[in-house]
This record gives sequence, C-alpha cells and structure tokens, in this order.
Amino acid sequence: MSVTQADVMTAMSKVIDPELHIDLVKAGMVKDVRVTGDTVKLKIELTTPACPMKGKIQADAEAALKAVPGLKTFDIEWGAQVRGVAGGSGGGGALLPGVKNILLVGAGKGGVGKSTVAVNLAVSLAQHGAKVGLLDADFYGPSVPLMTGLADKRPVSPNGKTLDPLIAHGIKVMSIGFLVEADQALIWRGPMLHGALMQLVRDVNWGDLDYLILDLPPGTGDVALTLSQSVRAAGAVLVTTPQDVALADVVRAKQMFDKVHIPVLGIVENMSQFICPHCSKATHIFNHGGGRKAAEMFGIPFLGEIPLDLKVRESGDLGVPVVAGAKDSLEAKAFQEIARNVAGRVSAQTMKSVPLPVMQAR
Ligand SMILES: Nc1ncnc2c1ncn2[C@@H]1O[C@H](COP(=O)(O)OP(=O)(O)OP(=O)(O)O)[C@@H](O)[C@H]1O
Repeated sequence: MSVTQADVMTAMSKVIDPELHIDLVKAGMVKDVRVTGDTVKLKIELTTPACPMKGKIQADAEAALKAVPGLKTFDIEWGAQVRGVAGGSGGGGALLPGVKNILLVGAGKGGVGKSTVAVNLAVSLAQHGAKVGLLDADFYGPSVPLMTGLADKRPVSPNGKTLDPLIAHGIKVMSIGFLVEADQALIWRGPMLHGALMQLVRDVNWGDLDYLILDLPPGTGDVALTLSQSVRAAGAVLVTTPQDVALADVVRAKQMFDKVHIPVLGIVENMSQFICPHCSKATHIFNHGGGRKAAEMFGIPFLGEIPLDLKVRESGDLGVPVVAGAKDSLEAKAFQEIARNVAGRVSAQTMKSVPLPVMQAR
C-alpha cells in the first residue's frame, strides 16, 4: 500500500495546535511534503520560534504520522515564521512596515518591575531566535539604557534624518534616555510627549522585526492612546506585584487598554516570593497570588511569576539581564517561560486577524 501526500495531509489535519485551537493544515504550518515510497519528509513551520506548545505539537505530529498505514519513516524539519497582526501585513502598518508585532509592557503604577520584565522578555524572545526591538517609552524614568548596559552609548544617524538603534544582548534598543537629560523628559505632557514618541517609533531604523516591545510609562494612558492611533499593537502585558492593593492598579491599567482597544495578553506577577538563598524557604514578602487573582477576575491569561531575588536587581544594574547573565537560574527560567507564553498569546492574536493561507499539496 503506497502512501500519498493526501494521507500525510489528512494525518496532519488531525493535529491541533493547543494554543491556536486550529489544526496544523488549516493554520498553514505544514510545508514541503515529499513522499518517497514509505518515507515522508515535511516541514512544520510554527508561528513563533518561542512556541510554548512545541513539545506537545511535536509529540502529536509524530503520533499522527506513525498511525499512517504503510508509512515507515518520517523526517520533520522544524521551523518558525512569525506572523503579523492586522491581516498579515503587520502591526507596524505604513509607519513601520517591517515590524510584525508590537507588544506593550505596562503597569498601573511605578516600581513594580515593568522595565525589568520588558528587557528580559525582549532578550528571551531573541534567544529563542526571533528578531526583536525594545523601545523604552518610559519618558518619566527611562531605565532601559542602564538595564541593557548601554547607559554611556549614544545612537548615531547615518543620514542625518533617522537614527540607528543600538544593539545589546541580541536586540535592537532605543530609549528616550539616549536623547535627552532625565529632568527634561519629566515635564513632558500631551503634544510634546506625542511628538517624542512618534519620533522614536518613526525615525528609528528598526528594520525587520518579529516583535517590537515597548516599555510604557506607568499608569498614564497618553502613550497608549498615541500608539493606538498610529499602529496596531498585538497586545499589552500587564506587570503587577502580588499584594491586594496592587489589584486596584491592575484594574486601572486594564481599563486604560480597553479604552484604546488594545487587547491585554495577560498578567505577570513580579516579586512574587523570596526564596532564601541559604535554606530555600519561600517567604511571601508582598503576599502571593494577586496577579493570578487579577487574571482570573478579568478572564485573561496569567503569564507567570518572577521571584524577588537579588540577582534580578543586580543584573539589571549591571546591564546584563538575568536571562543573559544567569541563563540557568530559577529567575531566568521564569522569564523564559513568560516569554514563550507571551509569544503564544501573540500568535493566537494574529490568527484572529490573518486570513488563513490556502494549503497547496505538492
Ligand atoms: N524580581 C525582582 N527581584 C529583585 N529586584 C527586582 C525585581 N524586579 C525588579 N527589581 C528591581 O526593582 C527596581 C524597579 O524595577 P523596574 O525599573 O523594572 O520597575 P518599573 O516598574 O519599570 O519602574 P518605573 O516604572 O518606576 O521605571 C529595579 O532596581 C529592579 O532591578
């Protein structure tokens, strides 16, 4: 009994991507199917290199191929092609045609670790193989230059009009902190802030990016409003600390994004517990579970929690994010898992807006 391409496609159409709730064939992930006798070679192209479901998809795809009658061996090549929101053209639209997905990192109030999450998320996605940019739009306290080790560097303009982003830890970086003195930015409001943000978005040579991550100022809706008028963000990640009082801030932040029609991808709980480096006992300094509670309250995903740890603070101050400097630490692993969860949520978001490709069996 000889195996056909149709048999292979039928088998693949039974494998469901658990994040996207759609089968691999309908999602256009199955490519280059070549059958030779009782052997098949094919490529499965995931929607992000940081796919949180790769293990499950791989196991299910292999089981489906093993069940094809007459098929003895198979060889799956794994790849990834990040898709963009806005009907596939990418969330950057006409303003940033090379940018597929714009992700916002926000918080209801300052000091909860929003910049720390934005930097580690960006570096972690790049470590998975994605092309990533990080734009520090926290005009009132830009900390990205310090956290990426670029505090004493300045971007250059090769043509006198646009700026090249700086590069650190595999990501492109731009910050208002590279361009103005800290006390200058503090007084910006309304039109000035709008103008400065648009410059950082439009007049920087971002090039082709899978993800452009924006570190937003805490609390304020000004930046989110400006962005929602010019680009289509794939969604926002909300950072909170676990205490009950932080819940009120998360509610405010969620309402702000709802108002400007930016979907909230999920909540990250930072400083969720302190693990004693001597006895490994967990202490819930700021309580525990507030982020999860907020996520349940809104019916949005809980993306994960980061412990309170000296390494996270020290690595931030040293300009080497913990996912780069202490890859195997508990904290880095927590950030990596959050990055995969975010990438998965973005893929699900793009599926809602991308017309599904027509699969052509060869
Ligand atoms: N999980 C953590 N463990 C230890 N220190 C942390 C952790 N997360 C953040 N920090 C530290 O807390 C301080 C504030 O973090 P960060 O600048 O990321 O917060 P933020 O919410 O962006 O603040 P702001 O909006 O005011 O700029 C930093 O010194 C950072 O290194």
